[in-house]
Amino acid sequence: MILGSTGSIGEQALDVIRRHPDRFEVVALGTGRNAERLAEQAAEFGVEYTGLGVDAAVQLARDVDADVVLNGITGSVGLAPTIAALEAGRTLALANKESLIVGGDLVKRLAKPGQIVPVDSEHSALAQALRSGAHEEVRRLVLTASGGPFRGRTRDELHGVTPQQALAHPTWDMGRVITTNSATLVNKGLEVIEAHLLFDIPYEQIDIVVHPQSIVHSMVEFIDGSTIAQASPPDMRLPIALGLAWPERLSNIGVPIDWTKPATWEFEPVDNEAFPALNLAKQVGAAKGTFPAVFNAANEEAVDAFHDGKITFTGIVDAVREVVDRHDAPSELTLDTLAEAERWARAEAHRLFAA
Ligand SMILES: NC(=O)C1=CN([C@@H]2O[C@H](COP(=O)(O)OP(=O)(O)OC[C@H]3O[C@@H](n4cnc5c(N)ncnc54)[C@H](OP(=O)(O)O)[C@@H]3O)[C@@H](O)[C@H]2O)C=CC1
Ligand SMILES: CC(=O)[C@@H](O)[C@H](O)COP(=O)(O)O
Ligand SMILES: [Mn+2]
Repeated sequence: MILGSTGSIGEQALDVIRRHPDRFEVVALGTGRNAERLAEQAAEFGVEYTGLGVDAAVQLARDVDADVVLNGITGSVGLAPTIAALEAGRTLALANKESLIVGGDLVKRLAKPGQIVPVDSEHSALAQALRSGAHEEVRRLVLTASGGPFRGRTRDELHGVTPQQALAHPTWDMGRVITTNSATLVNKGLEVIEAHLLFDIPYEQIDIVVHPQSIVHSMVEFIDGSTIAQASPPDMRLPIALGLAWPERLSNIGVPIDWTKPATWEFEPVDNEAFPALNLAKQVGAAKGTFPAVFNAANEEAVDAFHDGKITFTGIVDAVREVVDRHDAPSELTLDTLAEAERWARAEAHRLFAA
C-alpha cells in the first residue's frame, strides 16, 4: 500500500514496483488531492482501493490487508495513518519522518521491534550499517547533510534568498517542503530526532557532517574505531526498495558508483551560525514531549509563509525558535495534548507573521 502515491516518494515507489511486478502487488493507493494522477496509477497497477485525503489514508491503512504500508505523505498530517498502520500490525516503510518525530514516544510505544523500516536515505543507510554490529558496539551515528543550495553562505547572505533559489537542491529532486527544509537545515534537525527515536542512540552520540556530493548517506562508528558507511549515487529508489522488501535487497534498482572515473568526496563541518536550525532541533528533541511537534508545526507554517512572500528565508527558523520559546508544555503526552500543542504552534506562528 502506498500513501502519498502522487508525490516524489510515491512515484518512485511505483517505479520500484514496475521493475518487480512479480515481487509486489499494490493493494491500495492514497493521496491528497490529485485525483487524476491517482486514477491513472490505479489503472496501471490494477488497484482496487484508493482514497483522497488523510481520513481515507487512515481507513486504507487500517482496513485494507497489506504486508507493507509505505507512508510517503508529507507533513505531520501523516501521523494518523502511521498510527493506523502500526495498530493494524502492518510493516511501516516510513518516509514521512514527521509522524515519528511529532508522535515521539506515542509512536514508539505502538511499534513492535522491526515494525518501522526507515525509508529516509540517511536512516536507511544507518539501518544497513547497523547490521555490522551489536547495539552496544555502536559509538556514534554520523548523518551526512548535503548542505543544501546555500552551503558556504553567511547568515547575512541568506536574508534575501528567494523561494526559487531555496527549491534548487543540489543533489535531490524532492517535494517542496522537504526541499525547503534541506535549505534551512531543518530537515537535518528533524533527521537527528528521527535517528534518536529509530535507533535508541543518545543525542550526544549523533553527529552531522556536511557532504555536498550526497553519495555517502550516513555512517556508523563502532567502539573499535571502525566506521561503516553506506554509499550509492543519490537515488531514493534504493532506500524505497529496501523499505518495501527489508531485509532483502532487490536487483535492478540503483546504478552503482563508477569507480573508473576520478571523483572527490568532500566532508566539512556544519556552519551552526548560518544554519541555527540544527542546534534548535537537538534542543527540542532532548526536551521531548510536545516540543518536537511544536517545532515541526511552526516550521510547516513558516515554510508556507516564506513561499507566500510573508517572511524571509532566515525568518523561517527565527519564527520557529520564537514559537518553541513560548511553548508551555503540557504535563502529559497524549494524542489530545499533541493535537492541541500543534494547533497552538500554528496559530502562534501566524500571529508572528502578521506582526
Ligand atoms: N522526496 C524525497 O526524496 C524524500 C522525502 N522524504 C519524506 O517523505 C515524505 C514525502 O515527501 P515528498 O514525496 O517529497 O513530498 P511530495 O510533496 O512530493 O508528496 C507528498 C504526497 O503526500 C500527499 N498528501 C499531502 N497531503 C495529504 C493529505 N492531507 N492526505 C493524504 N495525502 C496527502 C500528496 O498528495 P497530492 O499530490 O494529491 O497533494 C503527495 O502524494 C515527507 O515526509 C518527506 O520528508 C524523505 C526522504 C526523501
Ligand atoms: C533524500 C533524503 O533523504 C533527504 O532527506 C535528503 O537527505 C535531503 O538532503 P539534505 O541532506 O540536503 O537535507
Ligand atoms: Mn533524508
